Amino acid sequence: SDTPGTSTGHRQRAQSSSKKRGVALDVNAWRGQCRELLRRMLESADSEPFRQPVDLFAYPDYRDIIDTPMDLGTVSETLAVGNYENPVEFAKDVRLIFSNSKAYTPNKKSRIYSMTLSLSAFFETQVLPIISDFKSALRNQRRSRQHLS
Ligand SMILES: COc1ccc(NC(=O)N2CCN(C(=O)c3ccco3)CC2)cc1
Repeated sequence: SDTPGTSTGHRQRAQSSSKKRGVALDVNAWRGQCRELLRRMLESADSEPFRQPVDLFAYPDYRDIIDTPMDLGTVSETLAVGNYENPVEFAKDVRLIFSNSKAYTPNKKSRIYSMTLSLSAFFETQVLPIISDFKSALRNQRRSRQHLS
């Protein structure tokens, strides 16, 4: 077995820049990536009923069924003022839009509900790499800070 205390691997690794696997692991990159993802969702026709808070005059029973309304405009504003700490919090609010629509829809064939299905499928494919890149950037940052301590 190795002589204890002789490992130098961590020192060599710590010297390496934050570039691993050829991509820069920037713990702040997620914010711009999520803003771009929102922009692409907002330009899709499928997002039309979800760009603003639900019209309670058109749907007077909405709050009887939905406790926490959410919409893409509110998510966009929250992101812009810096009130999401990470992309997981951002994804949680976007997913709430879709789960609200699923809870409110009278049936699975409703036009508006079917729009959330395609929007949600697009969202999940796009947000997954944003979240995994953020998590590896965070691990990398903690690893390099740990060396400094
Ligand atoms: C400013 O003008 C607006 C703003 C928002 C809206 N949206 C709106 O009322 N919705 C209807 C209910 N809803 C559903 O998810 C749903 C599932 C099945 C049927 O509806 C959410 C979207 C409309 C006009």
